[in-house]
Amino acid sequence: MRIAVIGAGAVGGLVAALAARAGHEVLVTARGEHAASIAAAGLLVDGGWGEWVAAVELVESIPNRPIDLLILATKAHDSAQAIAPWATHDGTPVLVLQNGLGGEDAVRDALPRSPIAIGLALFAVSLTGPGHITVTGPNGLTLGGDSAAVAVAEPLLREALPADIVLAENIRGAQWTKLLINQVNALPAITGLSVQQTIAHPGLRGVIARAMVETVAVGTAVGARWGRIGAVDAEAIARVRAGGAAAAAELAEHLAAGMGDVPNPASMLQSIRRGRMTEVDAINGVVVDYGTSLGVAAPVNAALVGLVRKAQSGDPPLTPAQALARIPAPS
Ligand SMILES: NC(=O)C1=CN([C@@H]2O[C@H](COP(=O)(O)OP(=O)(O)OC[C@H]3O[C@@H](n4cnc5c(N)ncnc54)[C@H](OP(=O)(O)O)[C@@H]3O)[C@@H](O)[C@H]2O)C=CC1
Ligand SMILES: CC(C)(CO)C(=O)C(=O)O
Repeated sequence: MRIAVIGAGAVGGLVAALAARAGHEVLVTARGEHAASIAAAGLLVDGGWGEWVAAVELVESIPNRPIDLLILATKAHDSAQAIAPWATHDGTPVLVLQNGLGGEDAVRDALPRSPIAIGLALFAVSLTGPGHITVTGPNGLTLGGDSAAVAVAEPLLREALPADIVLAENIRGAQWTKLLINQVNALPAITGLSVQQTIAHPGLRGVIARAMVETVAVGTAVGARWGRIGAVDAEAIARVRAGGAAAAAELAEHLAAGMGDVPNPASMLQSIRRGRMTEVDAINGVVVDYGTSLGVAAPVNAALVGLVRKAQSGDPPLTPAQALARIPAPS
């Protein structure tokens, strides 16, 4: 199979390297020092799924060759710019590997004839340095979307990823559940701590729990049909609806346990460390925006958006006490 990975950072680079290890022809796009390193020495992967160097082809201009699958793995806000040059491949199946709710919209605009699959990764992976990717949490992936794209992406993912691939009939509902899980992302970006450290801290865990309760309230008001991601299913969501922050705190502890012992910065702290824009608007901001339009308050998510934006603009990490002082207390 010939695959092109658009935005071969942590997630895209890992999937590119796994596909190359499985014997596929892999083309990638990347930028700056990372792109130069891939061109010179390929992709070095280490961590939970073993260590290997994958030879992939760095593309400078969009190839004329037919491609079996395009994989979009940029951050959500980079999608439109990254996918636009691939319009000549309209009709080719696309797999979008992103958090947030609307990653597929940019693909539908640029490649209207392409079927689109969506992959929601529960694995955790870091771009440790240029050309260097480390798997810190070797977990699975949930896949759904247009059947013609799933039919191409599923066999590749099952062959290449040493983890569970779960098919979701209702991928939009699964995206909402992933949005709930991604409530763990903002505090590491604000404090510089790992996901496991923030969830181990009682005060910070309480903030994550209240951000989760808001997400469940907003998602429920929107009519989200929560899909299963890992151990988080509709029953877990119902427990959060019934039990509030205490039930959400238990869920957060369960998620931290599933991430294992290797500190997971999550994708948002990685963006801060590399001086990049974060996805806070596509994650916490979406909860605030839907909440505002439906009259559901989301003050914790709003505060997290403000604090991540400050971190993004260069403010130093906050201590847990400083962060807690800036986030509305439970009423
Ligand atoms: N990392 C993780 O553990 C997980 C991440 N995710 C999700 O996966 C998605 C990707 O995240 P992640 O891999 O961490 O992010 P990264 O920033 O590591 O990777 C994205 C890559 O795309 C590159 N890029 C952006 N725009 C372009 C462009 N126009 N042309 C070429 N390359 C481009 C970026 O370059 P540059 O650095 O120069 O901006 C970067 O190398 C996100 O939605 C994230 O939330 C989901 C689960 C786990
Ligand atoms: C599941 C998790 C938290 C894995 O790190 C993730 O989705 C992310 O980092 O964005």
